[in-house]
Amino acid sequence: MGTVYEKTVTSPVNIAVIKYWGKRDTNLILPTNSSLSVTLSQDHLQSKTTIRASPDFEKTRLWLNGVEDTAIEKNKRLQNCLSETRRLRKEYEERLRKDKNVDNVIPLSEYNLHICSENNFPTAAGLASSASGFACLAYTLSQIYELPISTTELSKIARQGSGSACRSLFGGFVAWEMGFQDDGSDSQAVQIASQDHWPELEALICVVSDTKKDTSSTEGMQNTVNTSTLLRHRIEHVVPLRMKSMIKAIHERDFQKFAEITMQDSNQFHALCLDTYPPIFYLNDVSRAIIRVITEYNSSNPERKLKAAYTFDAGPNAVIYTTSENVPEIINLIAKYFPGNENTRDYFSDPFQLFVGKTIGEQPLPLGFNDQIIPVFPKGNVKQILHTKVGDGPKVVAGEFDGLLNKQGWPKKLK
Ligand SMILES: Nc1ncnc2c1ncn2[C@@H]1O[C@H](COP(=O)(O)OP(=O)(O)OP(=O)(O)O)[C@@H](O)[C@H]1O
Ligand SMILES: C[C@@](O)(CCOP(=O)(O)OP(=O)(O)O)CC(=O)O
Repeated sequence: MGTVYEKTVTSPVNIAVIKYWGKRDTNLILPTNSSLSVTLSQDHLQSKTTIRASPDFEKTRLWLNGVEDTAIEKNKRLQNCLSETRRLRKEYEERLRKDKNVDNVIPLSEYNLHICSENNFPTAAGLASSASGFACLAYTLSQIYELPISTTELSKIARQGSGSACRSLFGGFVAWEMGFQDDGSDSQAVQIASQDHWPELEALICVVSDTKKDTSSTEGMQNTVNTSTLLRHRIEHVVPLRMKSMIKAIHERDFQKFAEITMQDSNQFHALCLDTYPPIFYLNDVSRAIIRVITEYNSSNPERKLKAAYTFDAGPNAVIYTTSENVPEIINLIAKYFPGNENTRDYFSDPFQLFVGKTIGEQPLPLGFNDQIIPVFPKGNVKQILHTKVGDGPKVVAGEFDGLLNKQGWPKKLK
């Protein structure tokens, strides 16, 4: 067998602390406001994508989580990412041939692709799979095509798969600058600080059980654009100031400011949903009870300091940002009020060994915490608590056998 043109990449999930909600161009995916997110560690949540290019493939195919997507021709977002990267590859091949006089350029831009991707977290959990998935797709394409472009340039391609995906191309703390050009040439992701910048910052994801959400982000945000009067105020007066304050808070590792803006921005995003006509509800009773627990935790501690910040995307799951020293207390609080079903390991796997020999949910509550604030919920209302940290951007997987395609270029695992 000749040379195999194949690359495998893993990519992270990101959770915004200043939310993207609204497009000014739905085709190019240009947002109505800038946003900012934290990239989460790939040790716990990641997408993995293998792409092979071969003259022997009859057509370009995509398998997602072991199932072939047989309608990729109709998937405009995917097609935009494929055609943009292919166009850049073609330009690159021509440059090599003409300017550099290289005559054995491999015409990868003409080959069909086999794309195989998996998310290591339940897609049904609503954990922003499109962000890590499209970031992974764009990054793998750039690797296989050896595109001579920067990560920020590449973010403009990932953006066309799913807006929030552009932020998953960097680790650490990432801004998506909304840009002002109609062609999207300045709507891009930039890194604000690297993943090592604030090692104490950690995240807890509370997976709240839910039937499938009825309004996707894509549809929901356009309903908001079309009907909400609050959105204009947010775009013009709120987000520009918050972006500046948030970037400063991150640079200074100022958790007070970081937490305040994070919670206020999550609240405003859900206020926008309520201001949409007809309204959209993403939070449920469990989400609201988590907000009450975190609010009590922040207001009852003797130092009167914000020790945790909740944020919610287009679903009921809570993400709680906090600093290392508070993590055990918060996990214990969540486990007390929202106990899991019988299988403890599925509920909380304790990746950092914080509760060795101790039972979560049964440790003493923090000093001053009013334990009557909410009732204890029946088991299973929080399905899982994931404890994770800030992480890095997409990574190329080196091992020849770690890819998702077999020797012949077909998925190793199918459902
Ligand atoms: N690993 C992947 N590779 C390529 N595309 C993916 C991958 N994972 C998810 N996607 C794409 O993202 C879509 C799911 O996006 P959707 O926005 O519905 O869910 P979500 O990202 O989990 O939620 P939200 O964006 O509302 O927070 C899938 O149908 C698929 O097209
Ligand atoms: C609430 C959010 O998570 C919305 C994410 O929306 P998507 O990026 O999923 O939307 P599309 O661009 O239509 O694919 C907030 C955020 O991540 O900033």
